[in-house]
Amino acid sequence: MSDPVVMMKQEVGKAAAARVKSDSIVGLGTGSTTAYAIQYIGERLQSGDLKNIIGVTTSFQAEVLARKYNIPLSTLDVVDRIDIAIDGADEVDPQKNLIKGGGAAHTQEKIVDSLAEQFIVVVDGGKLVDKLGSTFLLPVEVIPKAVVPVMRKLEQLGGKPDLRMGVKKAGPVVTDQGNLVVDVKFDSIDDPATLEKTINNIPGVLENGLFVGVTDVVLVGEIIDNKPVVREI
Ligand SMILES: O=C(CO)[C@H](O)[C@H](O)COP(=O)(O)O
Repeated sequence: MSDPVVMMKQEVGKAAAARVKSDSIVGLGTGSTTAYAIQYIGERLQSGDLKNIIGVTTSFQAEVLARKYNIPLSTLDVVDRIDIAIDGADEVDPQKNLIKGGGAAHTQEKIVDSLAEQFIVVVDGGKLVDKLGSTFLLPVEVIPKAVVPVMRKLEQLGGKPDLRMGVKKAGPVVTDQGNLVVDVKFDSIDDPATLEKTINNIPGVLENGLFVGVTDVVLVGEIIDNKPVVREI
């Protein structure tokens, strides 16, 4: 029998892919849930249900997947708009503000997602929180030479910073831009909009994973009676 978590991610990915219309430019997010949306967009193209799509990717991972499923790609240098973007998240608050960056891709994700006319977030119910920072650390992408002073500044802001280390790789995680990621524990993020700007003002910080006021729709996958169900918030 299929893993219910996988089934739920497939359903929510499919529900997001179903919202993509022909003749549109689509932001393709990063992560295990969005991967299914990319797959289903590819399948809709293949079947002829969807026509004339151009994808703009948010990471190396998304680019590899889009090529695998034969989605034509372009870049922000060329396209003049993003009609719809689909992306995952690590936390979602009741105002639909997000923490992203679990895959260290939040910098490119924020560029593409915030340009989109419609930004759809795909998550499982466990990602919904009352307050951002409750369960997930806040990722901050930092230029390598600035890691130590940036970590000091993050401590002065009340955070507990930790350099993200690689898995099956000695040393730290290196982003698609060649930078490092500092994950920060904040006891409570009361004002995400201010914290987003304050952190981005630290010299050496490229971007942090707070996405404030960007999301239009959240599709939440849940398992009810052993079956995957998708609801919209
Ligand atoms: O922000 C991200 C990558 O930087 C991902 O969208 C986020 O980590 C969610 O991933 P998943 O769907 O695998 O839980």
